[in-house]
Amino acid sequence: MIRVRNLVKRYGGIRVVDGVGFDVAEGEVFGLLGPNGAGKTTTMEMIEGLRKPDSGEIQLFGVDGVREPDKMKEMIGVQLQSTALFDHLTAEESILLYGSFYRQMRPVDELLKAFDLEEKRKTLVKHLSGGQRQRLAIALAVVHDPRVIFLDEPTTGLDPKARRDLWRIILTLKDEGRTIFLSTHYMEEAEQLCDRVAIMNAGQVIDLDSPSGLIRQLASDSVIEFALEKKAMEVSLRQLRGVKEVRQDEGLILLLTNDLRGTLSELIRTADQEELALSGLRTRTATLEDVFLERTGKRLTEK
Ligand SMILES: Nc1ncnc2c1ncn2[C@@H]1O[C@H](COP(=O)(O)OP(=O)(O)OP(=O)(O)O)[C@@H](O)[C@H]1O
Repeated sequence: MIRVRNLVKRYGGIRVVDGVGFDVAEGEVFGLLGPNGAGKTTTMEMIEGLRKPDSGEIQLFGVDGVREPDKMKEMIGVQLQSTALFDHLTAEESILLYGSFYRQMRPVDELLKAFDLEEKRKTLVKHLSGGQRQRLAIALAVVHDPRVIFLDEPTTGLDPKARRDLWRIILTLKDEGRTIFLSTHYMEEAEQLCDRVAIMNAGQVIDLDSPSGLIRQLASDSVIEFALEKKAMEVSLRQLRGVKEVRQDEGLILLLTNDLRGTLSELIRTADQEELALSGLRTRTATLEDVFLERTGKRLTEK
């Protein structure tokens, strides 16, 4: 349904999107995951027909998105940045206004209900909370009942509850059979929502798979984190059973292992023998953050 090949966009001689390609299937939630500046917004906006690529191919439902971007407008829904909403309109007026831009629109009541905004129908946009504004911005994106919806970092800046509410709404849109293309720099968001994730870094897609597939490809599936008062033991950490890699991160030591029990018991035994205290010891299964770290040597998000 969406086919992208060799997409390139340069700004000031720099290829901020550098040969990106992928296919998105009908009905899936497809995510672009990457840090700030990776090129996610530029890639999305080229597919949406809002920016012109320097080269490459884009097809949506067989329409050539590079030559005929206007043809795609009725088929796609694009979430506005919530700052682009009109402060002095109510939620209901905003929906009616955006609906008037299209040949057909979904009933206002249905949209207010679906986006949990019934009680805010008569409330001015400027008095809505961050989560409500964000829900309204997505309601406006689906006002004409599009088959594909583009969401650019839909939950950035929201508190955990508002983020979860929005995830539920996004999954309902998927259940309705829509295709959802989203960008995010939150790995939990990609893990929770996306059927497949393209990891972007410095303008390129460096990996693409389901979240669990990406994690399975890692050499190690678990992480042990702790702090050591003295650094004396570090030299031998690499020799502990199962350890694939030893990393330092902001005063913490990270052991990446494919044998959690084996590594943990040897670690504790060695620390006892060397009379070293392990503080803040915890274990976790690998995440997309670890995938990103393994591929790029960098963190996806700042701590
Ligand atoms: N109109 C523009 N003119 C010049 N440079 C641009 C323009 N738009 C984007 N860039 C640059 O292209 C790079 C990629 O930006 P883009 O917004 O696509 O990244 P992103 O992954 O969406 O990041 P963010 O999460 O911060 O939005 C950045 O270095 C940015 O400064």
